[in-house]
Amino acid sequence: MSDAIQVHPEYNYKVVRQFAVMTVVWGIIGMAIGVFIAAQLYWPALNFDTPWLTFSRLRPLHTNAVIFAFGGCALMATSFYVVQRTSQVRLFSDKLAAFVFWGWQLVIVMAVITLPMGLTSTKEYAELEWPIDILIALVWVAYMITFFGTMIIRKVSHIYVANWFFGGFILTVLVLHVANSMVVPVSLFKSYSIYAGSVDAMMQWWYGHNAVGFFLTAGFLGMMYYFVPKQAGRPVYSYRLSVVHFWALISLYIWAGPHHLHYTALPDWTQSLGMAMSIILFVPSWGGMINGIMTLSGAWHKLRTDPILRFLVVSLSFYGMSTFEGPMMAIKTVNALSHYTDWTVGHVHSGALGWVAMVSIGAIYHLIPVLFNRERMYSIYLINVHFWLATIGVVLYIVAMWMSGVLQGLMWRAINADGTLTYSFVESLEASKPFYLVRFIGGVLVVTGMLIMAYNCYRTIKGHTSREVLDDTELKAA
Ligand code: HEM
Ligand code: HEM
Ligand SMILES: [Cu+2]
Repeated sequence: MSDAIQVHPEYNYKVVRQFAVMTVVWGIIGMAIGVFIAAQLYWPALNFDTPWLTFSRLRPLHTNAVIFAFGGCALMATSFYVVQRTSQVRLFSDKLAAFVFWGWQLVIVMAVITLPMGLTSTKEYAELEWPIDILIALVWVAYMITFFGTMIIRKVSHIYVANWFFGGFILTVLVLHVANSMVVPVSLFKSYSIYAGSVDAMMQWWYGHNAVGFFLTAGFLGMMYYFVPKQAGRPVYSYRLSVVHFWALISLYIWAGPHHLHYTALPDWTQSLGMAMSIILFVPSWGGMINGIMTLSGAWHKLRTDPILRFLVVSLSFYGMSTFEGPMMAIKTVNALSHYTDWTVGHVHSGALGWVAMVSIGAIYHLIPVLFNRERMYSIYLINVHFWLATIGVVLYIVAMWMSGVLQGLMWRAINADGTLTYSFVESLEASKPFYLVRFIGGVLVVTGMLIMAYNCYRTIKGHTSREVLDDTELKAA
């Protein structure tokens, strides 16, 4: 049954609505920038000889916009929603929640301005300069107080597992952000890291890897543990497994960072430790993925008619795929081939587009009608169209990058009998070119799907309902 007919006047849905709408807006902007830089790799002239349109400046804008603006808004919308619903109380403070929303939008706008200007700390996924970093820390503390404050005043004694994941993500991201952003400022937008040499590299990838583990994984697992059971109308397959999953995941992720620094100046034992921890990480990752997918036991037939559930289940399949691929790439001998190649970019997007974006899209389609008190989304048919555009787009993207990546790795290491290199670097670039076109096409499909989503959300919010004919199961799913 749709949640829309129940009324919960005691909850703060305003901030959830704001974040949900901005998820769609930033999703379109961030992914459109992704398509643009993908086009630049195929048609380099698209930088128009303008510094702020160069690939090097727009690429961090893409990563910041998709991870922190799109992903961040999705996480904040769903965590504020889930913590209220499962605690049966209104958010701890409406004012703090509003500060989190406006503060976070300000951070994003500052990123949109400073990154194209070339102002960067150069730390990957932490490019923003120190004044913005301070603002991020303030907003994050407010987020933490609002979230945990709500948990503390909860009216049910049990803490639902989704909140454990959201809580773990919020707490860890604060620690990561503060530790990694320690710098000595020399002017308003220029600073130097307080860490030096390989310690600096280790700090950056301790941060970078755990940004993946906690921002792009633990938080979205919280989303998964609420919205998959809700949409499937079934309890979590194994609640016990979900708790084991939580503790195993957070205690392993934190050690795996060195797999980003194989064959570098980092001490060898650190690299081996990172590799070992990454391989073990496969176990809790798949435990969680299986737990999510098995939640559909007895509800598999719903996949035929419910495209929202399809988004959620396909996202879990991509989660499973990327967490199989990751441990494999963490093995030093495999990494010797994959590192520096498009294989990494393919892995990134099977996690980021296949898992993170798909689970967020599913959750937002579930949320919009509830938040705006509508019976269902304007058009279920359009959700279905979006589903196929997104799925085909992601598959084109990652398959192209796998082929390009392995080809690059093999061409770079090929040597002739006399020990000279078989191929020049430019030859490997030429070999990659067709795959960049395929990736671009995949990206266009994904963004088209997002535009359809925006239209569907707009019509839903306006209170319109399409005249498409739905059968019983479809109506129930909606
Ligand atoms: C239409 C969808 C998208 C397109 C076309 C796209 C395209 C691109 C391109 C062309 C790059 C640069 C690759 C390179 O440096 O060679 C990139 C990097 C990246 N993108 Fe996307 N992207 C999309 C969606 C997303 C989403 C939704 C996320 C995250 C939630 C994401 C996260 C990243 C990350 C983390 C990198 C850096 C990868 C690395 O350093 O290995 N992208 N993307
Ligand atoms: C068990 C889980 C995972 C493991 C062990 C793992 C491991 C790895 C490894 C070995 C690399 C390549 C490092 C290199 O050669 O530079 C990598 C890159 C990356 N992975 Fe994963 N991965 C996992 C899951 C994920 C997921 C689910 C996502 C996204 C949601 C993700 C996002 C990324 C990103 C963004 C990078 C690129 C970092 C960069 O160089 O910019 N990973 N991962
Ligand atoms: Cu990593």
